Amino acid sequence: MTNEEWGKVRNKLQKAVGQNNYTSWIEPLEFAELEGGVARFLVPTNFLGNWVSQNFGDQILNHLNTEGVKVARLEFTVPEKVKPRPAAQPTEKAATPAPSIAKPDISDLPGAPLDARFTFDSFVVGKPNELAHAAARRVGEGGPVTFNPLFLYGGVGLGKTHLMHAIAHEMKTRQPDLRVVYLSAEQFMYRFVQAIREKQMIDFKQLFRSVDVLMVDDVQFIAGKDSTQEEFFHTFNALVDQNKQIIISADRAPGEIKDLEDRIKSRLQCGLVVDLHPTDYELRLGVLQTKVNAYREQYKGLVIADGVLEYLAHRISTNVRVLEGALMRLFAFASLVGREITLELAQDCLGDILRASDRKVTVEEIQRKVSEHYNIRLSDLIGPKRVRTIARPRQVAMYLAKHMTSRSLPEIGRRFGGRDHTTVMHGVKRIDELKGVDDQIAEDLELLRRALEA
Ligand SMILES: Nc1ncnc2c1ncn2[C@@H]1O[C@H](COP(=O)(O)OP(=O)(O)OP(=O)(O)O)[C@@H](O)[C@H]1O
Repeated sequence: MTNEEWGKVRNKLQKAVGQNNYTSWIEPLEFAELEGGVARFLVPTNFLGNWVSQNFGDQILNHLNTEGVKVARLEFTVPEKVKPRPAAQPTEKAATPAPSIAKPDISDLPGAPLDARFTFDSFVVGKPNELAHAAARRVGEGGPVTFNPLFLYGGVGLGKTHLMHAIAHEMKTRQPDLRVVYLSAEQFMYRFVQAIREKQMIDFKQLFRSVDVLMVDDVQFIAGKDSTQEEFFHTFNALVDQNKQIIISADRAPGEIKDLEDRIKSRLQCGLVVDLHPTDYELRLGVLQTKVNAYREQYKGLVIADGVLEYLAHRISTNVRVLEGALMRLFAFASLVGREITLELAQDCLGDILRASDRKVTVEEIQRKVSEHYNIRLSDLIGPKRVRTIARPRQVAMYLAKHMTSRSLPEIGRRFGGRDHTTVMHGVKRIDELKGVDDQIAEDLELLRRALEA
């Protein structure tokens, strides 16, 4: 295979898997050779190779063969020269010559306290967060720094902070001497401003550059804050140069954070960018079941009727924080009144949360967002045109209307230019099928859902 052929396949993959997946997984692949039907690629880490093989292997093979390149199998290897050097053992660390400036006392480290409850054990893994969880686990194991930074992003209350704390706990358990610092971007700024005010900038720099692992939560906060960004950039570079692990979280992908300098955006994209997707029903149910088990000790003897957890997982479709809050309130209430937790009790006690979850988007909002997203006219989306470039977005809008509003199919049909409910049903079914096989559609749905829920 020529590099040109591989280039073509890459372009096709970019469209098929979406930009984020492409940047994280496909772009780092370097085609090495094709021999005996085996295409070999060089990858920066085994983790990346395994992930690509499991998640994108079939697609890569299909595209190669469609391009006329006869490949039966893919192989991913880490080239000798870029193999990350093994992590220094604690004993080796002690033996390395002291840096020119002595490391500040660990008690001076500028981090925020960690929440003891946020561990990997208490994190429920499901389809929407499995990649973020796998990456976090990998980083938590310590050892060679394979991707830097690890950038976690996703909507409110989906577990970014939980995962960061879990990484910190895990690292500290494995290597108690590791200087792990977790703080929010706001605290970073506060520290920075304080250092300027008290003319302690040298101490500030020294402190942040002396950590082994730096975790900064909600980095979108520093957008638009020029000097904080500048300092963050220097800290970031200094740590990456020393091969120290950095973990960052934000509410959106690096490229989508407004008022963040381009050089910082591109730095943040250099490692592994992973996305925590909105929860699905199974994950919500899993979280509820785990929490119920955790509450058993505290609320001995409390009985939950069948179907209550399923009802909550179905009705409360916002973030995990809201879900947790609802369950906690339900338990507290039931134990106060000494009653079994039934569906009626849940409805009585959680009326406001259930109503807030009900207050979903309108069909009109969905139509507007979908036409903006696909760059087509609203009148076309609703109108009679049947060309694919309009019909597909229309089906996407119908699908979202079905899943994000409580409107019936005939009502949705009426709002789409008086269409019949069977047309809506067909559209919804088609998108349901496509989202499993077409990554672009899946990504579009994800983005739109997020934009509508924001
Ligand atoms: N997969 C999960 N399993 C168990 N608990 C979870 C999971 N996801 C989130 N939670 C819980 O939900 C709550 C909110 O999570 P967290 O604070 O990590 O969200 P976040 O993504 O950092 O949100 P924010 O954007 O508000 O900072 C926490 O109590 C956390 O333990």
